[in-house]
Amino acid sequence: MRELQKVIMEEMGVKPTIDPAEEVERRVQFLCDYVKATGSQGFVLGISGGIDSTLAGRMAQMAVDKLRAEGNEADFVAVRLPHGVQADEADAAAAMDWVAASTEVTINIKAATDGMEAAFEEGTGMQISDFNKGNVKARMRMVAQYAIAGERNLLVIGTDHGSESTTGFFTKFGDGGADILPLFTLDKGQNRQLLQHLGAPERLWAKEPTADLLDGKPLRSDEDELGISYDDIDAYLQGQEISDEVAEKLETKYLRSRHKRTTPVEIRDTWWR
Ligand SMILES: Nc1ncnc2c1ncn2[C@@H]1O[C@H](COP(=O)(O)OP(=O)(O)OC[C@H]2O[C@@H]([n+]3cccc(C(=O)O)c3)[C@H](O)[C@@H]2O)[C@@H](O)[C@H]1O
Ligand SMILES: Nc1ncnc2c1ncn2[C@@H]1O[C@H](COP(=O)(O)OP(=O)(O)OP(=O)(O)O)[C@@H](O)[C@H]1O
Ligand SMILES: [Mg+2]
Repeated sequence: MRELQKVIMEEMGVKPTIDPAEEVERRVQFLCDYVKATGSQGFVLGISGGIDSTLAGRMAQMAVDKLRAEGNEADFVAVRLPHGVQADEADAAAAMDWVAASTEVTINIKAATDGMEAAFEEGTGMQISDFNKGNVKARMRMVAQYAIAGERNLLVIGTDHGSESTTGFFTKFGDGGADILPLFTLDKGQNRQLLQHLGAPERLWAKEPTADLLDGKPLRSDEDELGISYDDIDAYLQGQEISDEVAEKLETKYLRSRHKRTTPVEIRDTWWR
């Protein structure tokens, strides 16, 4: 096995095979235990219609149901965060239905994002690129979720997991900004597997992953942007051999995104040297 593969596998903790029922139970329990330990009152999470937020959202509601059954006060706020009207609006609606959150909210991030774009252009005299604006959208979603968390004493759920963390395929302090990560140590295929196990409709578990951040390319697939398939990433994280060319591409992305998987670098840190 490649030397770096061993390091990455250890960091991501993805198992080659999982027992879906056990994984769901363990993660729901983790959510319950952390709420109790912190004295918070539940969770908030953006529901996009994609695989990760559908799974994390369903598990959050399962945790809240369990907490309530044990006599605790708890709530899960599932929040739609469209930028205008989503191209996959129907998937987001289907995900909200299936997640069946105790509280549902919609905050449209278009006005805030456009406001930041206009202020940026006025202040700097520069145009913001579509790519950079995409990261602003992801950060606006983070701002909206923390505003809800702050008002209601909730924790912000993040959906980061092995297959996205490895390549740094998330916006730093955007979707990467969260309090608790119930999907960590799973890979993309396993997220799909857990959704199927929980009985999600096929349109939700079979959906093509998309960050959907670009005005110019709505629903651009993650695999198109990454240039690596999730099957290859998952195989690598499970200790299988993939082509050297793909492994090198993945490892380059891993090394370049180290700063996203740690707290901000300070004077005593040596990992970057
Ligand atoms: N070495 C270093 N040490 C410390 N900080 C460093 C750094 N290099 C860059 N930085 C900082 O990091 C910033 C770049 O990071 P970041 O702002 O995240 O931007 P970046 O990594 O360039 O872009 C985010 C990527 O994640 C993808 N994404 C985002 C959101 C959701 C999803 C999804 O799957 O749904 C995917 C998105 O499509 C894009 O490919 C720089 O502007 C700089 O401030
Ligand atoms: N349009 C959106 N509405 C609400 N939340 C969103 C939206 N887009 C992204 N998010 C939030 O950002 C997180 C990261 O997006 P990401 O695309 O990685 O996950 P996903 O959409 O849930 O699943 P997939 O990777 O399969 O598309 C989501 O899990 C969700 O919490
Ligand atoms: Mg998505």
